[in-house]
Amino acid sequence: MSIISMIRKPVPVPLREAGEVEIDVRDVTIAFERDGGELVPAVDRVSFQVRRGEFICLLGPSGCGKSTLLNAVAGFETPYEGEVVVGTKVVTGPGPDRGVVFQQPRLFPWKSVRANVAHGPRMAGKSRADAGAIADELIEMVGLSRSAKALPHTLSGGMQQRVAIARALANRPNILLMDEPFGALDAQTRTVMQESLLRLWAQLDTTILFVTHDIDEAVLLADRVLVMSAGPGRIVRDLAVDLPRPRTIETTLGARFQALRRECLDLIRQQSQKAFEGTHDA
Ligand SMILES: Nc1ncnc2c1ncn2[C@@H]1O[C@H](COP(=O)(O)OP(=O)(O)OP(=O)(O)O)[C@@H](O)[C@H]1O
Repeated sequence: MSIISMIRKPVPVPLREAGEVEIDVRDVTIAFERDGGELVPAVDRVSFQVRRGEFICLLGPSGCGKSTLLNAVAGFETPYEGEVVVGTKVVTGPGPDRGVVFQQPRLFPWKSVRANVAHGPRMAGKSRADAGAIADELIEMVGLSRSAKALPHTLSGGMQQRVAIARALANRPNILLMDEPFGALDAQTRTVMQESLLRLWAQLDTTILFVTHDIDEAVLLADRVLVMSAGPGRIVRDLAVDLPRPRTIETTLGARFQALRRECLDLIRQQSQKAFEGTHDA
């Protein structure tokens, strides 16, 4: 049986009341063509919902399809089967309601911090003054007011990534999609960035979908951790993180954090073992 005929039709999900569920991933399969033309699923019949204001982490081993799934919500990838609904609309492409932050900051190197952040609002038709005011507010929120006039290459990696977050927030998106945004940073900077993202999120009340393969990061940040299987990715556990907020790095020392971390670790281990057995010669 071919992979294509194995992929089921999506199960219809009734439309929910507007304002409740912000992201609705409905039985999504995403497949890529391999050499020889065979379609191979990277993500297999994944369904989950994210409520407005939630912080959700997608956690899974390398290659399980986390970025592919995030890209489908961003509108960069089209599901082979199923659909992604944001608000009340089926996603057919990128939109200003979803800001995206990647592992690399991808700033305009010739523009100042302020101009980088103001770029989105300018493109959306805001006056220079209004776009500048939006940029100033966000730059202050990410703690970079003193570097507003600097060019990106003069900033550290962590500072550049804070600019990228401010830029992604500049069009006032309801949703922030973050693909391993702190993956390229050193451990200390990463901790500072995690705490500062939590503070920013509490201020803005934005819905966040955050991809990581770092268990501690997922448990520290998320309201729910969606643990994915090794490729093709499926969700094997929707784990509620019942740790009180505000959370800081101190949170990671507590017994409840360690128990949740352990649960994720066991799941990831099982998945990695299955993946290894699936590719290992007998
Ligand atoms: N554009 C593409 N063309 C072909 N295959 C792709 C494409 N994008 C992703 N894939 C494949 O889909 C699978 C999932 O990739 P994806 O990048 O989503 O995984 P991931 O979980 O985000 O991995 P990592 O943590 O290493 O970034 C991989 O096997 C990858 O090779």
